[in-house]
Amino acid sequence: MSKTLSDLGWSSHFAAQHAVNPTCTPHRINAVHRDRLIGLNALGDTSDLTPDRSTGEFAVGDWILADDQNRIRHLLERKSLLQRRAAGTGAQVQLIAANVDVLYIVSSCNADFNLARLERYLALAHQAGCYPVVVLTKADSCPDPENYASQASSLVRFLTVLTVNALEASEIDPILSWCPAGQTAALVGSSGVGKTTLANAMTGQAGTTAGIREDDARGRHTTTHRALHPMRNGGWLIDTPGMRALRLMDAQNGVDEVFSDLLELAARCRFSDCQHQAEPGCAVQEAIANGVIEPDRLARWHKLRREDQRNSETLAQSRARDKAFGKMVRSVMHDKKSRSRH
Ligand SMILES: Nc1nc2c(ncn2[C@@H]2O[C@H](COP(=O)(O)OP(=O)(O)OP(=O)(O)O)[C@@H](O)[C@H]2O)c(=O)[nH]1
Ligand SMILES: [Zn+2]
Repeated sequence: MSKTLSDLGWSSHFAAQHAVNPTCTPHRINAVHRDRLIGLNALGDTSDLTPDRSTGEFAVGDWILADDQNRIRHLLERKSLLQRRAAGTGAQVQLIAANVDVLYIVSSCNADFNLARLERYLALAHQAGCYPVVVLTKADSCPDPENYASQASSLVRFLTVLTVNALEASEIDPILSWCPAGQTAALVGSSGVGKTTLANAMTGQAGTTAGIREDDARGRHTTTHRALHPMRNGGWLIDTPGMRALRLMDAQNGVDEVFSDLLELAARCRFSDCQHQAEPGCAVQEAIANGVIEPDRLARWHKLRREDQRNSETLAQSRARDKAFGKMVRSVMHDKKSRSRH
């Protein structure tokens, strides 16, 4: 199948950056390994790319420019970036996916449905720079899916909310239409809500999320996880293992965006540092008293801000700790040196 760059997600944003280095060839990153990257080019061919810096600085979905030896020369500025704190290692940031246009936030019309969880994912989408689309699955096994949909819609003005039976093929097209040809999507949501079912239906392939076996240079079988999957409508679905455990981090702006109604009210509080608890002249409490705002929503805002602050603070604190440790090591070395001189 012949492809063009725009089929792969290329746009004027990247073309402008390519114009500065016209002799290099654009590739889109399809897999990130410890020592090399796999890219897709305009013809749909994959190539092994040699990075010019640590591969941890690249994400699946990135656009890079390579020379004729497939050595990476430039990493193009991203349109969006999903990242998370690396598991177990304290404060290391791990890049999950870049240049994702649409983030499908998947929940289901049952006990998984939770407004706080949706708000958390919405904040994440806004922070990363992706357009959020809420997909509520299992509408077929629920007597009143519209009730779930209207609760979700009430969270953010003009929020797109779709209810589906993910097992019914004819219900997938309306979901796909939010990520047309040449655009890139990703799915987030808790375990069991139907992400795999949706991914398979959107790509028309079973096992979208499984690794692909291939021979490496020495003829050994290796399992490579290719993360960019073509969807039936010409869009792309990015699926990376890290996507399943995304947490909020450094997402103050994203949280503010999701709670912009409260933020607008807060601007009218008498005290600029109002905590919206019991202060006199609090416009938020007044809106609650007038039934304009649900008290639960204020509580969820406080909680999400605290959660983001906690995660982000730990990041700053742990950097400070690393610094202090470095200082300590240096001073011990210094002591040792001065002792050995005596
Ligand atoms: N009735 C009905 N069942 C669904 C729907 N969507 C998913 N399921 C079923 O729900 C179960 C879980 O779906 P999965 O697609 O495996 O969920 P997942 O989000 O990928 O789960 P993890 O892999 O654990 O993250 C499967 O048995 C699906 O067949 C739906 O819209 N309606
Ligand atoms: Zn207030």
